[in-house]
Amino acid sequence: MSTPLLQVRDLAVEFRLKRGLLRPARTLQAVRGVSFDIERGQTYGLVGESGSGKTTIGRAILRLVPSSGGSIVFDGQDIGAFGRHTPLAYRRDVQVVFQDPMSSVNPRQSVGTTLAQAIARHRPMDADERRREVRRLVDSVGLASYYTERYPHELSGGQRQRVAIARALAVRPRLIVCDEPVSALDVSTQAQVINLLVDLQREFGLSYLFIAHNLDVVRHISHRIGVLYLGRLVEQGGAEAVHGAPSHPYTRMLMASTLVADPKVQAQRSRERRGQVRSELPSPLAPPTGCAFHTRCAWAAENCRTVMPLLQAAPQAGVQGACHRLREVAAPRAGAPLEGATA
Ligand SMILES: Nc1ncnc2c1ncn2[C@@H]1O[C@H](COP(=O)(O)OP(=O)(O)OP(=O)(O)O)[C@@H](O)[C@H]1O
Repeated sequence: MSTPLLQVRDLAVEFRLKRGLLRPARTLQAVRGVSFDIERGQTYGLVGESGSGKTTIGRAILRLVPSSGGSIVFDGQDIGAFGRHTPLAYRRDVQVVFQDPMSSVNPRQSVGTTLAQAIARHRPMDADERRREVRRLVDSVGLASYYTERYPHELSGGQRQRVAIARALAVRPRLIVCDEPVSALDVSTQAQVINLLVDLQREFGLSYLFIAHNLDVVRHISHRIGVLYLGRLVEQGGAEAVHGAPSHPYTRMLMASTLVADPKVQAQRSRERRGQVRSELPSPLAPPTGCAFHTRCAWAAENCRTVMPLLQAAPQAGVQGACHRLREVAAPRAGAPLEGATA
């Protein structure tokens, strides 16, 4: 098997918060000890609540924030060795699609101009060839060729996201960081954009880091899934295994809090939710001791308050969980797989 396209090892990212009028300077550890691989032509899905560190990991890969520890190796090259200036080849190889497509397009430029500029920056070709390439791009994201004349305000949310994807594709990337690319879209448009990303992955052999807070959405596109809680991975494994029978109490909580159309599945998730501890997400500035999830965990025992659990093999094949009570959480009586999870 070939080496992964991207290897993240023990990644840490911290933000120094300046001192205010009434408070001292503080350090927020947004990401701590995170390790995962993205295989060539595959998708790694990253899920977690708001503030869990998903975007920060994406930004560290894009070199938009410096890491404070660990390493990120892209195609065998440690990107920490790049120094202050990111090489053009890396900026081309690793692209991003944001939740808000308007943030990556100029509202005063037509779709055609936006795409032509992206091509010109990284792939020298004559004007005729560039025009043909722009048409190929809009076609590959499922838009008719007349959309090259349109401006962003004339497009629907789904169409804008297709343009943002075409813009990322324009430079022939190898990895795309998809940061909540469908969260702002209605459910049917979400499915269309996800199907498009899957088709493009097959056609161009792309790898994705797919970031979202909804485990159901992530599962549709991912080969592997990592679940983040307060900057640490608490569960990771094959997408079907993690989604089908979550091993970590936090993953179960995330699943139970996601609404689904199927009333039977929804009833089961509601029952699961009733058995959970209702508590706010702790401040990332003062994460709880031991297992950071213990303040919200129905399974928490004494050692969970004091000893931080490391990722270890879960009963589910190929899954790792960072929990002292993995076996009990996975036991049928305490935590039968969430019904319909694999539907
Ligand atoms: N530039 C920054 N300066 C200070 N703190 C930051 C900065 N960027 C992120 N953070 C903090 O780091 C933590 C992780 O944020 P991040 O945006 O990565 O989370 P997230 O899981 O992507 O959440 P969301 O889904 O809301 O984007 C949060 O507590 C956030 O407030």
